[in-house]
Amino acid sequence: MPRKLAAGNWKMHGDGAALAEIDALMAAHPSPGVGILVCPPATLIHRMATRIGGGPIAVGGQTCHPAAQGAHTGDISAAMLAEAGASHVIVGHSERRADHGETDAQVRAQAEAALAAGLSVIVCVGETEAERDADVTLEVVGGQLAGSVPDDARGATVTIAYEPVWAIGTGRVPTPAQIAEVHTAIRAHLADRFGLAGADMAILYGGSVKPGNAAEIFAVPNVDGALVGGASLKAADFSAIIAALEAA
Ligand SMILES: O=C[C@H](O)COP(=O)(O)O
Repeated sequence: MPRKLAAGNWKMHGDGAALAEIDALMAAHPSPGVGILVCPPATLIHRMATRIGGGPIAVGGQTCHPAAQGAHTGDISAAMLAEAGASHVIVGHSERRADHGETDAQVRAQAEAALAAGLSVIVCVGETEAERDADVTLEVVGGQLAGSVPDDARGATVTIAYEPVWAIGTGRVPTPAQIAEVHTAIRAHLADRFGLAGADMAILYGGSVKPGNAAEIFAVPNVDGALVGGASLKAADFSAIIAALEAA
């Protein structure tokens, strides 16, 4: 998959009828110039992957358990996601960190399990509004990277998503300068820790990305794509964001 990536996170949205959006997306992008990933609820992964077949869209999970199997009611392992047809999984999304108390150490264990199962991983980091107001954004994001990203991370299989919590689903977006500051710091952290592999890792921006602001966001240095929530639910909106990334 190309380094530039348009990833859609459907969160807890979507039923069988929503798979029609995937048909529309495939029709609009038969040979995309960037990677396209859709992460539906776990209930739709197998159906979506089957529908796409060998098509141009990858399918991913939204989280996974660190263990391969066991007495963990309600959880799903990375190998199960892979068997269902997923090639990717998101870990450490702020909604998982907030709703389920997931720590950096747990996120790292999830990422390690995913890599062991042959999945590519998107590790999410980002500060809360209170942390930005306290001017500790770079320290928070640096700590999350240090704690959440596995030591054997490689550019081909690990992607970072910077998602300021205060920008998710709010319509509020950081300025290009604010995005550039954090993405540049993330790139420096990755290059320092992983050398050439760190320089190769894609860094996505996430938080209220829409067709109307995508081009401006993709013009920011070290922004290699987007992790899109609400605007990934409708093929027309997600398609416009994909087109903006292709043009960037
Ligand atoms: O994973 C996606 C992000 O949380 C962004 O969501 P949003 O585009 O609805 O703000």
